[in-house]
Amino acid sequence: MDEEKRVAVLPWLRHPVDLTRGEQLCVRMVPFMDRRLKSVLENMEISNLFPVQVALWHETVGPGNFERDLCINSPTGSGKTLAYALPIVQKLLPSSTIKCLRALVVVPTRDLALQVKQVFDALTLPLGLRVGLAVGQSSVVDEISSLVHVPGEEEGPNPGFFSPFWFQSKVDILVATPGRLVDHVNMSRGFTLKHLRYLVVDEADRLLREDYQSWLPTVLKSTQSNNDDVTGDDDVFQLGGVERGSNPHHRLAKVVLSATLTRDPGRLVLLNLHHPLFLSAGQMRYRLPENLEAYKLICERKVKPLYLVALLKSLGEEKCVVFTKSVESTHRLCKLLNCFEDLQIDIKEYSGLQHQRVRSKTLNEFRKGEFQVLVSSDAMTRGMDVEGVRNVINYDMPKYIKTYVHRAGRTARAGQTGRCFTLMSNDEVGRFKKLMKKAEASACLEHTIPSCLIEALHSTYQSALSKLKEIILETRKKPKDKSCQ
Ligand SMILES: Nc1ncnc2c1ncn2[C@@H]1O[C@H](COP(=O)(O)OP(=O)(O)OP(=O)(O)O)[C@@H](O)[C@H]1O
Repeated sequence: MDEEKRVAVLPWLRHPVDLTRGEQLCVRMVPFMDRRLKSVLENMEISNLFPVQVALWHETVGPGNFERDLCINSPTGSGKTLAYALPIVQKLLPSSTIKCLRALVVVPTRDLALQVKQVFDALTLPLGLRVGLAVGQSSVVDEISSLVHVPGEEEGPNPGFFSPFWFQSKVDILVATPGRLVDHVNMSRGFTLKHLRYLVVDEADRLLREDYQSWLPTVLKSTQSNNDDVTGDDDVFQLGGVERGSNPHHRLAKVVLSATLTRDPGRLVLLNLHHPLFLSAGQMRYRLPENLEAYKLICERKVKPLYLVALLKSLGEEKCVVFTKSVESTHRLCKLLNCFEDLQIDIKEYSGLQHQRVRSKTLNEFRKGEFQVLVSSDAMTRGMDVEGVRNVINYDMPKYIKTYVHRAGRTARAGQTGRCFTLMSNDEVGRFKKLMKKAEASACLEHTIPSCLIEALHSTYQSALSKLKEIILETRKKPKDKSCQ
């Protein structure tokens, strides 16, 4: 059922703290912030905290002191990652020498996990805290040895002897995707969430929508022993000297975020939130970035590729993400664009159809500016932060406003300007108008392309189509590439 049609609203969602009234705050003025953290931020060239970061700081380190669980609905690119990373790092700073896993961040995709880890690394490396990654990039065994001291490694001069470090955590903070997290909870000896004090659920609506091996009940169950069992067998190697904060029965504090946070009581209740506080930018669930310019580009279906090519040409060297409706369309469109002979633009594909290694490589190259246009399907782009993306193009109009918000949000991030073009046929205009009404700040202008430019592209289009046909026939003759399963 469409979530927006539901009428029941949880009482605490009715009175949000309005983030749009908040101001930026100079880092030097942030109350209670450890001076080492201030200096790390200075080195990262961050001189002001964004409103969502100020508000979260207030509720976590400031007077709020993590006493309530927090749900945040704040636009794409508004700085949610740093908003939760800063208070966690500050709270974990007065750390003992013996490590244990005290903060867990769950995100839906590997590339996003890598991105979030990089933010934590930048903050924590100079401060002596360690951040781990559990995303299934390597085998469970290899991954666990990067997270926990396991017997067999670092044996020293007396191999076979008991080491006090066995099964001790190597990391203070873990960034994980849900499936691999559950693997570790269920299978990896020494991996424990018993000392967890902070749980962040980023891109929460996506993580709550899909079951991912029942990751949420598994995590909550594994952390419950935090409250009622501090002397269980598993703790035998970890208790001595481990800092659990002033209160050994510390409550697990939760921070739940999205640019399109679900209001569905059935889903939110799964989080078992403690006296939740809702922080939201504006009244509506969907809000577009302040400096986004939205355009519709009306054209007939059969000449859509021509309009896309003309548009890409007019955008010149600017970095651009093109969204299609499916992994198959992404693949086909990318191939077709690469068949246009005089289109001097480097274009690559990014979709769930590809192997993770290929996808991560493509993303890195895009980040470095090695090519300009990324053709993508939806699933993988949640939260993706690539500097310099000036344009988003919806080659296929999204079905839901939520999809539009996340796609458009790959540009106009951190207060920068950006444009989102949506290609549509005449019969889609009404539906698009309805869709956009669901979002705040969603004014949309029409963008036109002179018909002479389209006509001039017709013959190159025909040869591109023939070339594509040949490629398809060739690929059918070859055995299937197993790396793309
Ligand atoms: N205080 C700040 N000053 C300058 N830049 C910042 C600040 N906070 C965050 N940024 C930058 O803003 C960009 C967007 O931040 P982030 O990825 O956390 O956004 P987000 O709200 O999580 O977006 P999404 O909903 O798309 O995941 C990043 O490039 C980040 O480095």
